[in-house]
Amino acid sequence: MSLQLQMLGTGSAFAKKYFNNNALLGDGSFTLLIDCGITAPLALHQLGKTFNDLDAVLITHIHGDHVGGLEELAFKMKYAYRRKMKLFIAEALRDVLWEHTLKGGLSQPGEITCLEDAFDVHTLQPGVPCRLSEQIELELIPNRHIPGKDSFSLYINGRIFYSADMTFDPGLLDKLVRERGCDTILHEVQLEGPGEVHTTLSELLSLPEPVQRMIRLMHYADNKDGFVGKTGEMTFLEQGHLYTL
Ligand SMILES: O=c1ccn([C@@H]2O[C@@H]3COP(=O)(O)O[C@H]3[C@H]2O)c(=O)[nH]1
Ligand SMILES: [Zn+2]
Ligand SMILES: [Zn+2]
Repeated sequence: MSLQLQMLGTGSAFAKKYFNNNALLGDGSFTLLIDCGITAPLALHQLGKTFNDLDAVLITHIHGDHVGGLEELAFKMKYAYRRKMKLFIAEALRDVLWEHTLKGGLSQPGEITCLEDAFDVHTLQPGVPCRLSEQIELELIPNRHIPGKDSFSLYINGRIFYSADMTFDPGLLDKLVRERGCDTILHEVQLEGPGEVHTTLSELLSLPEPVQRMIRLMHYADNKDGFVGKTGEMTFLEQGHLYTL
């Protein structure tokens, strides 16, 4: 069964040419939004969609380009569409998301006093595959992004790896390809500079060519066009384009 992917945005956190790196993943009858950053509401609008077209949202980690649009999502769902959005999130992130990201704007005495008042919350445990829909099964994989902050990549239907934000982990990629049947890798890339909290292009270029051929690059800076043709066997995901995975 194939899935449909449409990147709301393919940009790095502070990109201005691209929206935040947030993704629509669909199986024909269910649409998941992977991360909901500051620009997600506008990006969705420009695709002619609304939050009401979504069935669920999943959060990979707590950075503004991945959660900054959740307040608008929650208020729109509550006051415009009169329903709660299903929220998939790692158990380790749920309290952080409410207490340190959403509570200030969303809380209203008597109306919204906890995350569950704003979302239909489904917590996930890393390493435990969870069936999100008829055709989408997804597993959280803890990754290394910011020291001391929880962050997760996704492994979807036993074949698609979605990095979210992470530093280079060649051992993980090798294991997924060799032992778990991974054939598609959607991977963030920092095009230049040392990889302190992200994966650099030069690090990804060190991977074997057969693995590179599985990689589509995302979460990139505004100067991406200058790197077209310089990414080995890897290619860039384009914002707004429709892909079948
Ligand atoms: O130790 C740090 C922490 C953060 N940052 C920047 O803040 C951004 C937050 O979103 P992001 O994770 O997409 O990218 C991060 C980087 O651009 C950094 O350069 N070094
Ligand atoms: Zn990011
Ligand atoms: Zn991040």
